[in-house]
Amino acid sequence: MTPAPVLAVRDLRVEIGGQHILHGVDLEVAAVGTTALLGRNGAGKTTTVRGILGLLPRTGSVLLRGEETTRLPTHALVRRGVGYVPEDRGVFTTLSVAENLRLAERPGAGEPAYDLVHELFPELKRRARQAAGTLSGGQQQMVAIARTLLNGNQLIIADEPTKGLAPKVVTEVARVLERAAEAVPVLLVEQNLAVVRRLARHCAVLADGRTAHRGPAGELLADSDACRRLLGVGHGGTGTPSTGPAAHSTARPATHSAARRAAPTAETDA
Ligand SMILES: Nc1ncnc2c1ncn2[C@@H]1O[C@H](COP(=O)(O)OP(=O)(O)OP(=O)(O)O)[C@@H](O)[C@H]1O
Repeated sequence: MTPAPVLAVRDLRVEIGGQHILHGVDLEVAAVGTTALLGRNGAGKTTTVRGILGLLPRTGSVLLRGEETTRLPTHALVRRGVGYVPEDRGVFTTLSVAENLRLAERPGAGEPAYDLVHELFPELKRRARQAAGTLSGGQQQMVAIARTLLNGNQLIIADEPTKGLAPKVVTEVARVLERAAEAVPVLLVEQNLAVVRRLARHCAVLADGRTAHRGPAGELLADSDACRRLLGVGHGGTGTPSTGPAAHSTARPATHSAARRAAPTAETDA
């Protein structure tokens, strides 16, 4: 029997500045392994993550292991075991690796799981005293993911962890995520379809602020028509979804849009 999903999102809606950004997002995060959240640029992936975390006002239902969380503030959701790896990693560059991890320890979450972290990422133990800012992009991502593993979380949400990374580092980060997902289920927002192919069993695809498709990731990536229609790429191999109409048709602060359009995409194998 398939275990119940760790997270079930129903009819999630978000409005920002009077503008409807999400119009009904439905998705489930499997209790085991990685579930990918896909969609063209501007489809609403980051807004969905921020809505789930309660960082934006939202309506609908977000069940964490069956418990409704939409009335909880973000800190309460975090205490219930949701770890977040933000798009920019949020690593403190002037602090050492060990200090970054120590800052992530959560009172009341039990003994921090350094054994797990060091088993999964022995490199972080070796580099404990190194300033995080001197680590490679992949190693910094390791720190960001390790922080979410310290506190016995039930779910990790990672927002575009391979964005802007060199191909070799993308492979390294994919390996890191693969290992993390052995311990904790992961909701992965990802544009690099080679990474999705390697890591995700299930996926949900957003288009224009709502769920356009849900199902096994492998099936979607094997269907070039569906990939073209839903993600704007001609095949499900190593492409990166194109900018969809939503990114052009909705207003957003110029700097935000420009930064996103300028962001490098990683069309590399994982
Ligand atoms: N603060 C904001 N104010 C106004 N519009 C916003 C804001 N944040 C996001 N949007 C709009 O909401 C839509 C969804 O944005 P979101 O960042 O969630 O998409 P995304 O799928 O994560 O895109 P990307 O792949 O480029 O990161 C876009 O059209 C965007 O312009």
